[in-house]
Amino acid sequence: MQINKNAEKLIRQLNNQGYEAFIVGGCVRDYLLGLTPHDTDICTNALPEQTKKCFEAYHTFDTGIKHGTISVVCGGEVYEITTYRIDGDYSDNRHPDSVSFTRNINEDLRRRDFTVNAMAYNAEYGLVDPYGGKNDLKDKIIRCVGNPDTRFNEDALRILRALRFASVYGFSIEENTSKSIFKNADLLKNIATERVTSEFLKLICGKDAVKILDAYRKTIAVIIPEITAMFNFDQNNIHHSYDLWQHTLTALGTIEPNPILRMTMLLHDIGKPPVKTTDNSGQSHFQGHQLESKKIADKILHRLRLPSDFINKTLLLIEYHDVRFNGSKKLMKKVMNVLGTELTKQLLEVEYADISAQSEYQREEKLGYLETAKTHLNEIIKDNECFKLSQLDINGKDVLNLGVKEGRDVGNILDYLLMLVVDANVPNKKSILISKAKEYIYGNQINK
Ligand SMILES: Nc1ccn([C@@H]2O[C@H](COP(=O)(O)OP(=O)(O)OP(=O)(O)O)[C@@H](O)[C@H]2O)c(=O)n1
Repeated sequence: MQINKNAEKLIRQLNNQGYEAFIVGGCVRDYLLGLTPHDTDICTNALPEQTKKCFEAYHTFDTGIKHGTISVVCGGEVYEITTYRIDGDYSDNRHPDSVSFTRNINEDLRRRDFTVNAMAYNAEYGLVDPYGGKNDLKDKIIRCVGNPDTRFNEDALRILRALRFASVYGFSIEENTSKSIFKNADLLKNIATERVTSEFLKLICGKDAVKILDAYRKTIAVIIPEITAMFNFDQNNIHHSYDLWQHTLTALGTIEPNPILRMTMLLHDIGKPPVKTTDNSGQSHFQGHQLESKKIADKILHRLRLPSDFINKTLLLIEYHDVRFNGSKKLMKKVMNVLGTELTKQLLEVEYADISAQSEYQREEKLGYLETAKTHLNEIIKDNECFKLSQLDINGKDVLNLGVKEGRDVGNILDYLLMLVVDANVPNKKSILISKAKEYIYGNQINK
């Protein structure tokens, strides 16, 4: 196995002082999968103070000395070197109450979550794989090391990690591990939100996200109880051939694996159940569900402690996801004015995914309009067509120079001019806009 050069150097340094050391955990899994690991962890039988002594010539810091971890900087990168350890009880389902160090690598591997994460490697010994991780990788299986109930009670985040690995790598979850996930799902309530959210975003961006979200929907509902309302919710109208949950998942699976876009699809229709009405023919209607969905999503996204930029973008996409572009370039400019260029591009992806997950009724027509909308968007960008105030060929100073004194009036005049340019095809030319501004000032008696 061709491993990270710096890690090799650090292992050699420990060996030179008479200690054993391996790369361990996720990086071994990723190497065996032919992926480049994003970090390389090292474990050793050297005690933390001994590790520190080995790296006196390096920059080191005590990351988690109580748990045996020293960080060493090598080749400009930080490597965690952890003494082989056995964890004590986990009374909080999160952290061990105590840890003790061991000289035996197999004991260290035994405390780890899944067989595929419980392997170690160095050039001298080769692969250390006491729990069959390599085989499980080959068979694409996520299986707990030892008793799954024990593993999930030690750290309940492992429940979501199992779902995340299955989703990202396209693996299945071994039967006993799976049963234990269902049994222990409520323990996820004990886990810090940030840890849950970080795993959840990876999960929904995995290649098998749809399969996992569906099979483990009750587990996901422990962290987002609001999704329960979507399960088996009959949409019963001409635009839909799936129930709401299946529609949501199909749309989610259609859109690219970007956390904001996947989250948007997961929540875009979550407000439908509360606003459902039925007409005489038995057809369902969801008047105003976009705003209801936005309201519910707002609560969920804040609860998940997502960054405000993430929340704002997701909520705008949810609010606008049903703007059906109808061939009007003006409508596109109005949407671009509110969402900006990048988010409007993403809105088109959201709409494509949404329409593709609806029934075939008018689908061709809807997708045709979406194509036109895309053409309009590209034209507007390419030709630098005006859709926002900052693009107007006139600014606040120019309006002030016309004798307008109130800031509010300046704002109203600029909004009016933008409306003329976007809605009435008035050319975006300073001389013309000045004369239009003068007409407005006169008509509204602003300088009187
Ligand atoms: N709740 C956890 C978290 C981690 N581990 C162990 O610690 C290793 C390193 O964990 P981490 O860096 O968090 O995740 P990786 O498995 O490396 O996966 P990724 O880097 O893709 O998140 C894991 O492989 C696993 O052996 C564990 O047993 N239980």
